[in-house]
Amino acid sequence: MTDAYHDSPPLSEEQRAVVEQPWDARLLVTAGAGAGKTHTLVRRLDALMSDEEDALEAGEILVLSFSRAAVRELRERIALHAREARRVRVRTFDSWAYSVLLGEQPHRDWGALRFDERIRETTEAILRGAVEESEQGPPAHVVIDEVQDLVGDRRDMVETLLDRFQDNCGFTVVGDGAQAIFGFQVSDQDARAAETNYFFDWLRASYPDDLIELHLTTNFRARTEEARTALPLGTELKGVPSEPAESDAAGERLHRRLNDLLRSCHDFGPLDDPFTVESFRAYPGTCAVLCRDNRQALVLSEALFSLGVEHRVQRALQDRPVPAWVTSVLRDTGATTLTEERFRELLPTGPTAPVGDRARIWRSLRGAARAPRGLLDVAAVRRLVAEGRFPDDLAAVEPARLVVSTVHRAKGLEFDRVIVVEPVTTAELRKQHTHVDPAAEARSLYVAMTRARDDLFRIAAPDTALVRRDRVTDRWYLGGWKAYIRDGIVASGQDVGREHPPGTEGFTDDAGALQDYLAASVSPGDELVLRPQHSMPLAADQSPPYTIFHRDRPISVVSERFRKDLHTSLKINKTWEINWPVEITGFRVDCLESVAGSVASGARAGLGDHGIWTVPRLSGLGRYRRVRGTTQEGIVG
Ligand SMILES: Nc1ncnc2c1ncn2[C@@H]1O[C@H](COP(=O)(O)OP(=O)(O)OP(=O)(O)O)[C@@H](O)[C@H]1O
Repeated sequence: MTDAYHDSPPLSEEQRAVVEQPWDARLLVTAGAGAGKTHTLVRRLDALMSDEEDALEAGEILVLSFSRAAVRELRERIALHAREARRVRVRTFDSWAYSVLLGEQPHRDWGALRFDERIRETTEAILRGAVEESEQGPPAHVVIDEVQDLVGDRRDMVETLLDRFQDNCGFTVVGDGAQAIFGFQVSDQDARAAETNYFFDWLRASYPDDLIELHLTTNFRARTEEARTALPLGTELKGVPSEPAESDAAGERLHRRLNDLLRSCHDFGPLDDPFTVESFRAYPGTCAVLCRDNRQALVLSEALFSLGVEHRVQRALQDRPVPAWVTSVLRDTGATTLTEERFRELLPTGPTAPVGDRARIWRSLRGAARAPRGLLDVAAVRRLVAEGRFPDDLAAVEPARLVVSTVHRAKGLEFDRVIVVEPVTTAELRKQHTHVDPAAEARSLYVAMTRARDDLFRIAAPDTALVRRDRVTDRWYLGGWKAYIRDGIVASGQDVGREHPPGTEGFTDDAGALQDYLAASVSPGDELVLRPQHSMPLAADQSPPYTIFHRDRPISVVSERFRKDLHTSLKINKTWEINWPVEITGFRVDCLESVAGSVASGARAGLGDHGIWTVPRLSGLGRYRRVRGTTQEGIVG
């Protein structure tokens, strides 16, 4: 089989043993970082679909993954290195759960539930037989990547699924206990420690006679000694005990050792050194700056932008912007169904052109819209956007050479160069946080240090003391040394108004021309400025409306959610008189996204009758400019 894959690394003996198992095998594959788990999975999928005697159909294989980034990574590897498996749909747990629920009860408003609630509902639905009844029917083989992070409700759901089909369903699950970093999703501390290796143990206990355990032991990612720095600690990290006190002690020790190892790597240098800045700019390979948390990522990104260093901030795992090309496809057709040929003609060229293989995009969209063979139902595409069910693997991600990311958002990814933000000691962390899980801190540092192919550097942690979380809105803001000071606010994915097309509300413009301007001239990373339309709050719990400007051209307005969060953040107490910012600067364009709003408004604005258009998505830290003084306080300033 190998000669058909010239451009793909040849399988090692250990990897081949995984790939060649029969479809009904129950297979648990464990491996260290960079040992080729994802690579092996891709080839396993191909093998499952091309077995001479027992080939499975794409629809019989259920491939579940943890995050959209992981789905995309798997998808891209499939596109590059697989043949048959290109027809397999890879989905996140959340999107699969959503589709099971919709299949069973199409008229319930599942979108109103939170992710975790939908997962719990799906577990119940599986027990009621919803998977057997679904269009796809029961799976013949389940493939799950990164099972070390399968915790809490998602773990329950997968256990229920495997239990239900245990008589005639094989599975391939792969993971690495040393890279388990999502335990924090379980809020109870004792339960969280117990999650370590829980799913691995559950598999061993549930399939005592026929679980096949295979290991991948060779690291293929690291091409230099430096990139291998953290690898020797993998086995110890995997063996951290689940009893909380022992877990903490082992975690402390491993965190210290990893920290010492990182300190033995080169310092990338201070950001105010032109040589450091040039090193960011000039590096030709892929590079990631990996941060412990969001605040570090925000502050570092802001600093890099101010130095003119282009980069992308890796999005939150649950963010799923629908790419801007969807707007073009829907806007430029009056038909109710599209053939593949027509669909391809409608795909835009230029900056909003889709990234990736067009045939795959067509297949994925058609699969999600459940279209009859050969045709795409335009109204079904609209529903996918409106109901938040647009396929994960088509969500917008702009390729970037330099990425600033939290470790959690970078799991499963690899880069030529990795720059890890120096961690503080666990003792220091305890001063800042009520709950610190040293084992999770150690695993997170290990994940960060094992993403590199070639270079591993460290960089000083930025000062994040003034970035704080608003307890009511859960949104980050820029505070000051006095408790009442509010100097800025952090963007979220929901900050831009979607109900009406840009140009029809808050400011007047030709909506069609504005859509063209967005597509042609607005790019990720561009700076945006927010200015109030007037000084009157729109409601007692809201700020005035703000318009979003791109190079002095109004391109959108803020959403009600933004106005409410801004109000909450600035209203220090009941009698506080808010001095509304006359400008908010520093937000950036995260991406352009297609959104669903009022069909009537879209039609009135000449944007077709689907109620879909493009708006910018905001990211970054917006800083306030006030007329009097520079702080929240408007009376003394
Ligand atoms: N047999 C092989 N020969 C050469 N290169 C390989 C082989 N298997 C995998 N690789 C390469 O090694 C790198 C790491 O592989 P992969 O990402 O699949 O590992 P992983 O186990 O999923 O990593 P992690 O768990 O750390 O995210 C990739 O660049 C992949 O192409």
